[in-house]
Amino acid sequence: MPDLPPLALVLHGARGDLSKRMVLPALATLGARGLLPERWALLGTGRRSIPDDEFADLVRDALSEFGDEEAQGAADVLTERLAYCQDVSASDDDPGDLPEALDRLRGELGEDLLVVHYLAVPPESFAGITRSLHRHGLTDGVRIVYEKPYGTSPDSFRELDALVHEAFDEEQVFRIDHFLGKEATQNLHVVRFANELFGGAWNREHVAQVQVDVPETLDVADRAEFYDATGASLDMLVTHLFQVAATVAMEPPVGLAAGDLLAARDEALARFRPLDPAHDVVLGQFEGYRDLDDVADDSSTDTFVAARLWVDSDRWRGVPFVLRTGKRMAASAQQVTLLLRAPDRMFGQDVGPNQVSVSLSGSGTLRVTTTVKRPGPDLALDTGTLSLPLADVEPGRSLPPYAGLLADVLAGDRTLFTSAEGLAAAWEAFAPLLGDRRPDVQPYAPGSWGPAAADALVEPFGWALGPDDSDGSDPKG
Ligand SMILES: NC(=O)C1=CN([C@@H]2O[C@H](COP(=O)(O)OP(=O)(O)OC[C@H]3O[C@@H](n4cnc5c(N)ncnc54)[C@H](OP(=O)(O)O)[C@@H]3O)[C@@H](O)[C@H]2O)C=CC1
Ligand SMILES: O=C1O[C@H](COP(=O)(O)O)[C@@H](O)[C@H](O)[C@H]1O
Repeated sequence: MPDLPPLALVLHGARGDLSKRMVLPALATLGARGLLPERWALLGTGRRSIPDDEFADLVRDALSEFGDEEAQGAADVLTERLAYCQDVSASDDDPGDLPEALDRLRGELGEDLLVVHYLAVPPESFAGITRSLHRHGLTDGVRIVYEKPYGTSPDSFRELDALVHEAFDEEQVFRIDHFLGKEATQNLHVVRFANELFGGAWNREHVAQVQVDVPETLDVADRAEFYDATGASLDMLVTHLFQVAATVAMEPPVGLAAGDLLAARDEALARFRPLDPAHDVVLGQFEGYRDLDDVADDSSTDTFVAARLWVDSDRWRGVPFVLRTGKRMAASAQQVTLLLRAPDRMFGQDVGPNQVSVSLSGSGTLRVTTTVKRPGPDLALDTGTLSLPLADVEPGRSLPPYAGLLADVLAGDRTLFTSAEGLAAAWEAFAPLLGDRRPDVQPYAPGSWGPAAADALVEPFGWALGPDDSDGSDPKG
């Protein structure tokens, strides 16, 4: 990328799960594909200092455990120039060795050094690090990436955002939601706005129900402490599933400039009706969850959530958006399905599902399922599916979401990030699920599809995903 200035990527929480699984492999992928600036350095931070060579070993280990072949091949690109610094928020008066390290890099790499702070730390550390960067004069001209969840309630979201805006201009802030960076999520609007076959049907006249379904076979044992304090509805619903639902629900953007898509998505979020926990939400917890280390014996944390969401716009009035996700479920898949209106019966026979679906897993797949005539002499009805794996489109190789979003941070493109306005609207729609209106958590068997009560939310159609629809990959396994 010839136009990029030299870069210092400061990875706060560099020894954590997210850094090792996602951020370091994503950086390596960018390195392998020549998408990092020619001159750059990686600075890790944490509350306990470690020597630079131990950090280099950690980076190599993370790539061999979590990186693909391409990322593993780029280990030297990451370890060539790295250092480990103390957590900048460890003391009120002393920022530690980070400012010095940055000054040194300015001397070595160029005065036009772009500093990107990536906060791969628990949400409760966001405020402290933000405050410290501000207090120690480390905010000018930098970019800062916040992981999700950005706030854990409407109030904590507002407090965090006020603090962030004291320290940074909005243009410096990149709130990541990696589902927005998935190749197939981006195709939701490309396909829709480019092709009237889809675009023309994208409304309540033709769509009877929308499902955003992300079951996971994944366990939470290796991050139980974090998970028990968070739960499925904070970890996935108010974040990824809301953003994907807004991507489906949005109106055509006024233009195709960077900010236009973001504005259209935010407007859709603003149309989300606050959830009705009594009628529209089912929470679940898999049996055996409370036996995990670091999980309270009487934990009421939800490991499953299904919610029927209503979007109060002319386009979607009366069309339920049903969102579901959970851990230890029967299958792993990430699917958006538009269930199309169709007659119940034709020629005296039942009409099967007619739907457009997009699998968000991996490189993504677009599918159209339609009623067809079964080949043969009789006028018998059947169902057929056209399937387009997006990896079949040249050049076939996409960027994994974290790599794509990091490339956007370096380029200063905020299209696929969330905004304060959008998140405020998401929190407003989610708020009824907090506090005393929260429904009881129902047990479900590991390896099942969650509590049976969730099936009522998709009546009369049933779930589009079934036992045969697992994408076959445990996304993190
Ligand atoms: N893990 C995942 O799959 C995903 C995680 N996320 C988000 O990423 C963030 C991190 O999660 P995860 O990696 O799982 O959590 P971990 O607990 O595994 O890692 C967090 C790291 O942050 C370090 N840390 C804590 N406080 C500070 C601080 N003040 N300054 C610098 N480092 C600090 C800790 O290590 P040390 O002891 O070295 O300080 C630890 O290494 C969370 O916000 C989470 O919601 C988002 C999507 C997926
Ligand atoms: O952010 C999160 O996302 C993952 C699912 O992401 P993907 O990489 O498989 O698309 C989820 O497992 C995790 O709980 C959540 O924190």
